[in-house]
Amino acid sequence: MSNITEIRPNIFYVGVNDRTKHLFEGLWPLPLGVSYNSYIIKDEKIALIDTVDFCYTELYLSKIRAILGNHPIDYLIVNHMEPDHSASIRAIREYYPQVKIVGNSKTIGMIEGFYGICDNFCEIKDGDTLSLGNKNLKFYMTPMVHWPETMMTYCVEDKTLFSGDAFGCFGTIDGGIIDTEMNTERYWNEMYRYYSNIVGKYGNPVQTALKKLRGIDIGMICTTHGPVWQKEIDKVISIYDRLSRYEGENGVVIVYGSMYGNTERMAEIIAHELALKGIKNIILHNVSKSDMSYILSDVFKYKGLIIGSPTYTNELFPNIESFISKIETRDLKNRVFGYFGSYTWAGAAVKRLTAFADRMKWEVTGAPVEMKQGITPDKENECRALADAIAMKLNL
Ligand SMILES: Cc1cc2nc3c(=O)[nH]c(=O)nc-3n(C[C@H](O)[C@H](O)[C@H](O)COP(=O)(O)O)c2cc1C
Repeated sequence: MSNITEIRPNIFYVGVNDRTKHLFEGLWPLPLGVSYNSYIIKDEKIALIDTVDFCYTELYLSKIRAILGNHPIDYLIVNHMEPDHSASIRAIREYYPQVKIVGNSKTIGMIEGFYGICDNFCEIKDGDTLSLGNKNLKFYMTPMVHWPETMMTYCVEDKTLFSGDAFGCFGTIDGGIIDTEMNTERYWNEMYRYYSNIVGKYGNPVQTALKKLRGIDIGMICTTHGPVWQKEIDKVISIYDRLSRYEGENGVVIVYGSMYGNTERMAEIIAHELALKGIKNIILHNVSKSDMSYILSDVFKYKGLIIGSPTYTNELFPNIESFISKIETRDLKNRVFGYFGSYTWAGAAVKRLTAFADRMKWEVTGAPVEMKQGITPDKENECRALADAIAMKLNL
């Protein structure tokens, strides 16, 4: 019987699944769980690539032993230092005291800082190679995808790229490990959500990394989260390419806050009109109900964005304020943007959204609609006009 963990001749998967954690990074829900992937390359020398979250160290060590027996590990290659991948480094060093830790100067500084390990490093630079015997590894620095030390490791003979968090997604690996062994459908939205929430700010560094990878013949991508990509390599790279260029699909996300339904009424009128104008992908997110990670994911996915907010103590509705600050942090670009707001005695929401558009340097599409108290026929018409302008721009 073949060993499903041998994903390429002498390359083994030794990652683990986390179905326990509720929030990744204490922020992002994990309804489908998450995997922490690690790999072993067995050659004349043995290399372990990345490690796993602290909670799974015991299980991880048993998986390594199942493949290596008592054989030592020569190299631990550290592509990324975020603790969900680096937290088992100290345990690896304890079980395999002779292991050389391979990383760049930033990695090494972080290993000292996080884990107090100060010796037996092999420092590499962009383009350096390391021979394991028959297989050769080449290192590509990919800073800020999404930490400063991030790098990728390419196994030349196997055309296999160990990409760290890049091309990763939420979702455990339930059975098969390579995409050819599974139905990948459930991972695509989780890839959007992973990218937009965690990598989203770093569009330019992702583009730089993609350019660097362009000259490499990639037959397999081994990320640190989610399936190993083989069949879907083109799709995965094109999703990361599109998202990092902030290129949205045709569709509109309406993100609104509403306490008593008046602002929501405006959102519904706008959505109805967008549909009449032929927009098929329309998503309404009540910012008090939808989880922020799903809102951000949809906002990255679609080109149209309309924000609506009541005035709240002379400010934006608090959850809308929180939402726009996340958009600013991620420096989202290339949106067809419109907005609306409501008030009862002195409006501030629309003014604040105008200031937000200025800060983002976004062109505003359609006239912003500001409603006092309840909806009127005039305000209904203004909402429709806003929707028409957005639809026209998207349908150009
Ligand atoms: C706590 C609170 C603070 C508010 N602050 C303001 C305000 O500063 N200025 C104003 O004109 N209206 C203010 N309003 C009124 C709302 O902006 C207004 O009723 C709006 O239409 C509510 O929209 P909604 O029905 O979608 O929740 C406030 C309402 C609440 C509940």
